[in-house]
Amino acid sequence: MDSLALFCTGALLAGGLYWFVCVLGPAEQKGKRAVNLSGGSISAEEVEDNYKEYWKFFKRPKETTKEKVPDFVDTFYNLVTDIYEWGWGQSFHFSPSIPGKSHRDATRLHEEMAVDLIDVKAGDRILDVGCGVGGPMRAIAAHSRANVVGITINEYQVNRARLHNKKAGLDSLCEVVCGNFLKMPFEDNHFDGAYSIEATCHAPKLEDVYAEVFRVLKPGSLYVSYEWVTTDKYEAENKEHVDIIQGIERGDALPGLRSYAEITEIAKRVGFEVVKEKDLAKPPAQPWWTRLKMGRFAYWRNHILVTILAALGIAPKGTVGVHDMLFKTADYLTRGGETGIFTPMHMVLLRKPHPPKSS
Ligand SMILES: C=C(CC[C@@H](C)[C@H]1CC[C@H]2C3=CC[C@H]4[C@H](C)[C@@H](O)CC[C@]4(C)[C@H]3CC[C@]12C)C(C)C
Ligand SMILES: C[S@@+](CC[C@H](N)C(=O)[O-])C[C@H]1O[C@@H](n2cnc3c(N)ncnc32)[C@H](O)[C@@H]1O
Repeated sequence: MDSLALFCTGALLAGGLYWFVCVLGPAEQKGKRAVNLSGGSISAEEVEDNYKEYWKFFKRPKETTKEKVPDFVDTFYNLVTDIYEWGWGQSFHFSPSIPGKSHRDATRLHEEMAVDLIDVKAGDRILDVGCGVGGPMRAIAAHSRANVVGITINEYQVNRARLHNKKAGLDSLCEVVCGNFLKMPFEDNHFDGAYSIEATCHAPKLEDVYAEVFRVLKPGSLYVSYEWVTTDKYEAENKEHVDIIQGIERGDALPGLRSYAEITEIAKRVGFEVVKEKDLAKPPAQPWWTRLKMGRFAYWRNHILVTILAALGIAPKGTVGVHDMLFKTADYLTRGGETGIFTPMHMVLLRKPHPPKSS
């Protein structure tokens, strides 16, 4: 039995190593190897500095940090992008579990729902606000045949997304731009629709990103967002609740989670008409956090693997700290889901109204 356990562990480590080197490894980025798990755009030594900087951010008073949030988020994604891709896949978000379906299918269906909601047709031009390495973008382009333009602040993600688009044969439909969604490099009234999947939670002020989406959308078109929020079960005086929410904010580079009720208020303030809102995590939806819980064995395997790679000098030393942080974050997120005080899928469907006709 012992030798069987040893064999299984060895096989899993070998499998992990194969995935690490062969799947992430060949992606040469600007002359640096992505396999260093540093985001490829920074050197091995910089990983540790970035990691220290990342934690310092939370010690600064909130008023002094607003302007620095996009840089801090960029640093965060330099640190985690490879680990996310390695351990979760190309879509960096949650979705409700669907009995009898794989995580991959559940993820795709959650993404397709977004584009179905904004009612686009083949050939339309739509915007992906905070596109990551483009998992949702590719599913959405394949499903709708719309032209998708994604924007992300992180240059390494841009390179990864372009590489994946090409490999999937979807580069004629999918375009990726490096930029800040708080100040987008697009003209007014440019897009036929827009969506954001678990990305706008990184904005220090939701008004700012919603106002930008409003500006670039054509009048009459729709925007859907999956927002990370605290629910009405969250009690600010409850120590455990505060601990969970702060744990989620620290481990996911969030400048402060908003409440469920705030989202549509903000949307209306910038001029949107609210078409629909729903917490997609509410029953009968199956828990989104079971995938995090089920991954526990894999996390330990990954921890061992990352430790070995760092000891061998293949991955930078800071990687172990980053992985450890994510391990803890998975626990805070699970507790957020189980207590019901947090949801990563508050869906809001918004319309940019036509301007009133002047008489
Ligand atoms: C929307 C955001 C990201 C959400 C999720 C995609 C990620 C949140 C926590 C991440 C993970 C936690 C544990 C990691 C594990 C220790 C490692 O071995 C493999 C990768 C993880 C499973 C990783 C994967 C992505 C997450 C689930 C935020 C940032 C707004
Ligand atoms: C959790 S990931 C989600 C990515 C993608 N929507 C998905 O589901 O796979 C959040 C994304 O938002 C992007 N982002 C955060 N703040 C940003 C900003 N100010 N400007 C542009 N992109 C930003 C990150 O770079 C990252 O790509």
